[in-house]
Amino acid sequence: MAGQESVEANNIRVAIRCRPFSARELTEGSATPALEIHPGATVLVLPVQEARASKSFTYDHVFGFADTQEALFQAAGVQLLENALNAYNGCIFAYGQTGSGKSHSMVGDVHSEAEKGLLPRACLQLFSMLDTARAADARFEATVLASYLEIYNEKVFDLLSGSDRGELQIRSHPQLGAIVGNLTECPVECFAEAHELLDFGATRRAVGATQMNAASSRSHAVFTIQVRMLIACSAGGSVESQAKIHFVDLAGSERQKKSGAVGDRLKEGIGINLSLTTLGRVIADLTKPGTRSVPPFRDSKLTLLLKDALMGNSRTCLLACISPSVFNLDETISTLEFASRCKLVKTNATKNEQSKLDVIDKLTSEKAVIEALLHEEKAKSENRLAELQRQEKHYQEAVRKEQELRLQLESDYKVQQEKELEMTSQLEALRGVQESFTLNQAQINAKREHLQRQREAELSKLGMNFDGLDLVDVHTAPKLVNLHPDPALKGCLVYYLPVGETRIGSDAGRCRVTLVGLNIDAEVCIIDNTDNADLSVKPIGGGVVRVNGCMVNEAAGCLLRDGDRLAIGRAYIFRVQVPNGKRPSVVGSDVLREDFDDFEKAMEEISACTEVDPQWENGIQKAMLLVMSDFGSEAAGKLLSQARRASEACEMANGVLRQMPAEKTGVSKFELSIMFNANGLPDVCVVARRFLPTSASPVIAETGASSAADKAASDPSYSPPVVFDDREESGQEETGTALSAGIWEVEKFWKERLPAMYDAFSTSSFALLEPDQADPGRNLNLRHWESRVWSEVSLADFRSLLAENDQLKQSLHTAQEAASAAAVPRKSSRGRAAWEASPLGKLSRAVSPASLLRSSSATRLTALPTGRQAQFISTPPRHPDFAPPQRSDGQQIGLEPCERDRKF
Ligand SMILES: Nc1ncnc2c1ncn2[C@@H]1O[C@H](COP(=O)(O)OP(=O)(O)OP(=O)(O)O)[C@@H](O)[C@H]1O
Repeated sequence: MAGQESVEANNIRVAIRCRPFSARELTEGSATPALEIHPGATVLVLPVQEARASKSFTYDHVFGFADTQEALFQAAGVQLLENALNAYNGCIFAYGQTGSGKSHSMVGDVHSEAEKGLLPRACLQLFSMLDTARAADARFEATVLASYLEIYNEKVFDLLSGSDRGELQIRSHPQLGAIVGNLTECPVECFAEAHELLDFGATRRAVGATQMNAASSRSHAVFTIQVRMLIACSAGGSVESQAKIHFVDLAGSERQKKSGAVGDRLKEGIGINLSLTTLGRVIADLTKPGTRSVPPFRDSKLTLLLKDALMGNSRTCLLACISPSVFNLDETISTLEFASRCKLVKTNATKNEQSKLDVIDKLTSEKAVIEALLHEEKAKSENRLAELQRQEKHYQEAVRKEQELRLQLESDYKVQQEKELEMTSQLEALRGVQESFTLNQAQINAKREHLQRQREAELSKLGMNFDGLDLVDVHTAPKLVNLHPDPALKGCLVYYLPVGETRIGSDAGRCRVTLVGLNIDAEVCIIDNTDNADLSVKPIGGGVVRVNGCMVNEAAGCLLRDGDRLAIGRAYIFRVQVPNGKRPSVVGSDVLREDFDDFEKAMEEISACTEVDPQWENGIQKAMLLVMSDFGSEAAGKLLSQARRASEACEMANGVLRQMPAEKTGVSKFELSIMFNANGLPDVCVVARRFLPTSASPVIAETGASSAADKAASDPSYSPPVVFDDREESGQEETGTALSAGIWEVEKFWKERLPAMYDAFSTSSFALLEPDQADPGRNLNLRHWESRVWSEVSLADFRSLLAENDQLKQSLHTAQEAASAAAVPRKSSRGRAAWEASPLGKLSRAVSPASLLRSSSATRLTALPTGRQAQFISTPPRHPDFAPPQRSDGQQIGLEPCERDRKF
């Protein structure tokens, strides 16, 4: 074992690891190397971008593409273990942007001999070192305890507790360092037990991240191993010592702008970055020469927890992970600079050789002091209270003065109470630590068994257990294994399927497998297992279930084969494993199975199989006919694919709505809708509907008929929002008037609205979903459409409005003839003026759907029996050289009368 190290060795040791190019970087052409690794542990940043000179950084170790996990462990891990056996605390933390290889280096693939990361290797080696020490001296005793926590949005959670995740508090102790109150410390005796804890913690992280719809492990994870030893001395007596090693996998350090986070993801980013920025500030303070002030450890949970590792009793190593790609160069340079600063930081490790009894004595006397203080404070509180009562009586006449005094005393009393609370919780934390030290071997064993039972119960609650399985059959039993966008969370959820029926849903009472998340109702589906060889799935109660992307029909069900992808609700995608399955997969696309280990590809498979919701099929077919005849089959195909995307988006958004209180979201449902612009071109949009109670359904009352009429009189292009009674035609269950609470272009809905809804769902912050009544159409990308007037109106109504207006019909024909005689020049503002003065220009304004409706009387509108909701948004033209789209026959498009004659 290594002896005392020199002071120099107490500088934070820094290792850099550069991961290989990813498959994506190689295929997308961003695989230009931005770095070179040189002997002498130097990284040279190449001048690959203009205005960037080459730059060289030197560290304790630098690992390149070819360096193995074992090489990393030998250089960075072994010394930590040797230090621990010499009673020195240690810490290794992995820093770097998302996807740079932190989790790969820290944990890696625990099941693979070659790809095991630092942490599993350290556990294996530690137990082997302890066995060697025991073999050399029969009197040598050692106990190993493990804990696993995560810091998410500045909150600390226990990853090993068998019960629900509550937030934990960190307290700072002058001798013992940071203490996390109520953190589960599991005694471990061999690598297999440590492995089980790692798996359990990863499962807790994966369940949490999936329920919160997080796309990556955006929390900081800290796995701590504590070794307590009793070493017999040759001169008689024995020495007791203890040491802790923290393995810290930090969340990605990338900057906000690049990650493009919005909404709650942004908040989450800030939470992560508060910890990381504070870490940066602490490191900067520690390396500033002559700084006297205390670095801001208390400003974040991470730095408070790692205080000892950064300046106190610990030998610390930083593993900075970087990407070789030019695309990530900015982040890479910022990681390299951070690592250089860390190299200058010094820690002061001291041997933790103290007998258990000493620690217990010390803690007991500390407790006594705090108890005495608590007593004193309590007495003070009582005195203050008595004083308060006495003063109250005494100063009854001088009310004002008495009030002032009372306020003062009350605030003192409050401060006393806070102190009392603080001390009580400190006492609690110390009691926990003391208890942990007083346990004998039998109690430790009992505690281990108790904690294991708790973990098993938790897994059982989620359905990840062997109940109903003959344990001999575990290897042959079919199972579901989760896919996840974050490789660290993929494969962490394993649900065994015993012979017979397995019910899946969110109701733990009724279902064997409990899933919580989007579109997961109380019961979603049943999987039937016959003899561990034939598997089938059947949705129940309208549950959303897809196999290889295809929606499964409730009546028919679907056979499941080994390798199939089973999507349940919108939250979970599993790979089906049937070790005894006989038949190859035939459902869905014929892409090789291996390709679909990737979550994103499975999502693409779902998108490819998504069909238009049958309730919209008819309308879309009509619109396609219209587009096909005017603009050709390519445009019609585009409309269909948009309809599919919109249909899928509506299904997802309605899934969120079903699981949120309706009165809070302000939206009753999302629907697919066909919209027409001023040129008569149909397009697909997503519309948020809000159903008002019948009593509150005054038509046009929203905008005020008289003011709208006044405005229309003074401005011919003004089109007031009009609301029709939607009940008769919609045939929907909802009653009352339907309002448009928002209209989105399909892509905008996917990119902005859905993510915002998911964030709102995961954090229950409903304000994000508040509809925008003032301007429901603000999400239509008018610049893209170059459109002056949008109308949302059913095709049939639109045609019947045109047909009913004979006078207009006549002028339309006349104007169209005039327009086809003269090419319509609308490329410049002058051209535009000429266009507007032309008969068709005038007519286009006259026959825009808004004008059509305005030309009818208000009473006519209110009485419209088939009037679907219509919403008009009038916007001034943005570009003077407004050019309408070209038809496939080369002619320019106006609103043509052919609509009225076309047969759909
Ligand atoms: N040295 C390496 N050799 C081979 N593959 C690697 C290496 N480092 C990383 N990878 C691969 O790169 C991908 C991203 O790595 P990893 O998940 O470890 O990144 P991360 O920094 O932990 O990201 P996050 O912050 O999102 O957790 C993984 O698929 C991983 O297997």
